[in-house]
Amino acid sequence: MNYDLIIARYGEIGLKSPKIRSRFERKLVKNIKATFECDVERNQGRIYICPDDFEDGVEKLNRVFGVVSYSPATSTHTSYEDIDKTLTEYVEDLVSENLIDENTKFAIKCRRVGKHDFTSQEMAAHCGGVVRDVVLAPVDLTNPDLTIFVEVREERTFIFHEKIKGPGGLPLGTQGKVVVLLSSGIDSPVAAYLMMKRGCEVVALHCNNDPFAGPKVTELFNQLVDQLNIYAKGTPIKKRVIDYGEYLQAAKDNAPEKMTCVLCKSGMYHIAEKLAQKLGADAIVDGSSVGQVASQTLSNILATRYGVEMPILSPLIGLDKEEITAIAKEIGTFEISKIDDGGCSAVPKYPETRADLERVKEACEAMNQDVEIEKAFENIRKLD
Ligand SMILES: Nc1ncnc2c1ncn2[C@@H]1O[C@H](COP(=O)(O)OP(=O)(O)OP(=O)(O)O)[C@@H](O)[C@H]1O
Repeated sequence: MNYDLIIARYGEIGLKSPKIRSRFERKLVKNIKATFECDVERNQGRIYICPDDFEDGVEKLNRVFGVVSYSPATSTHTSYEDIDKTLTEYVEDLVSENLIDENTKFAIKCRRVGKHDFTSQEMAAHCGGVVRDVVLAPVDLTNPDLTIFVEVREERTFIFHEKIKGPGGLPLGTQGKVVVLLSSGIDSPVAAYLMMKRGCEVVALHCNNDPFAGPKVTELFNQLVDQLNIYAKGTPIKKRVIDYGEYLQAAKDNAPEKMTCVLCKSGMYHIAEKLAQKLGADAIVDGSSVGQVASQTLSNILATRYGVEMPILSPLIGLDKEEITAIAKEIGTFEISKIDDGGCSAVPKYPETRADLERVKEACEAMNQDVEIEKAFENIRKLD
C-alpha cells in the first residue's frame, strides 16, 4: 500500500478541559517522537504522523500509551478530481494485495468536518462508484468484508481501510511518578505496565535478596525493565537496586521465623517510601493479588503496610493469575519472568498467613527494623 501518513486517535484525552487536553496532546506527541523518527501534526482531535520508516512507525505506535487506535492512510486534497484519483490508486493497491476482488462485500464510510458542496452520503455513494470502476465488488453496507473510510477534513481528505487498536490509556508522564517494587516474577512487571498505561512515570526498585536468592534475579530485573522500557520511550523507567540480604538475615535472627516474609514485604514498602520521598514520587506500587499465594492473604497485605504513610497501589489486586499472565505475554515480560530464578531460601517452612498488627509491630521491634531499613537504604544504587 502506498501510504503517506498514520492517523492516530486518542480517547480519554478528548474528555479533558482544553488546557489539560493541550498539555496531554503535547506530551503524547513528544512520546511518539521519542518512540520512532517522524514528523507529527496535531489537528482537531487527531494526530497525523509521517514516520521516516513507515513499517517501523506502524509497529511501534502500538507501544505509545494514549493512542486508542490508528490507521495507515493516504491523504489528498478535498476535490472530486483528487479524491477520485487517490481512491482509484488506493483500490488498485488493495486489489494487488488481494484485499478486495469481485467477491468482496465492501462499504464506504464517509465522515466530514467543514463546509463542502456535498454531503457525507453523497461522497460515500460517489466513492462506491469509483471503487466499482476498479473492481466490480458488491456493496454491502450492513455486513461488509472490507470498509474503506473516506474522512474529509476541511481541505484534506484521508483514505484508509484499517483501524489498528492502540494500547489506550493516558500519555506516559502526565500522571505523576510512582515507585514500583519489581521482583523477577510475573506480576510486578504487569503492575508497572498498568501504571504506565495510566500515565505514571515509573521508578523500578528491586531488592536483591542475595545470598537468599541467586545473582540471576538482578539480571532478570534488568531485562524486565529493558522490556518495559520499549513502552516508555518519552519517559524511561529508572532502575534502582538495594542489597537486601542483611536485612533478611536480621529478620531471621531476631524475629519469629514465621514472620520472615511479612517483615520482608514490610521492609520493602518502607524502603520504597524513602526512595519515593527522595525522588518526588507520590505512591508505591506492587504486584499483590489477594490470595494468589499463601502469604498474600488480606490480613498479611494489610499488616505489611503498617507504618507506611504513602499510598501503596496494587493494580492487580482483583485479577487472577490467568488474567495477569495473559497481559505479561502480550507485553513481552512473561518469557523473562518464567526463567527460573532459583526462588528465595529465606522463606520459612510455615510462613505467617494471618499476620495481625500487634505481632507485626512486635516483630519489627525485635529485629530493630528502623535501623536495618536505614542500613539497606544507604547502599541503594542506580542501574541506569
Ligand atoms: N525482590 C523484590 N524486589 C522488589 N519487589 C519485590 C521483590 N519481591 C517481591 N516484591 C514485591 O512484592 C510483591 C508480592 O511479592 P511476592 O513474593 O508474591 O512476589 P513474587 O511472586 O516473587 O513476584 P511477582 O508478584 O512480581 O510475580 C511483588 O509483586 C513485588 O511488587
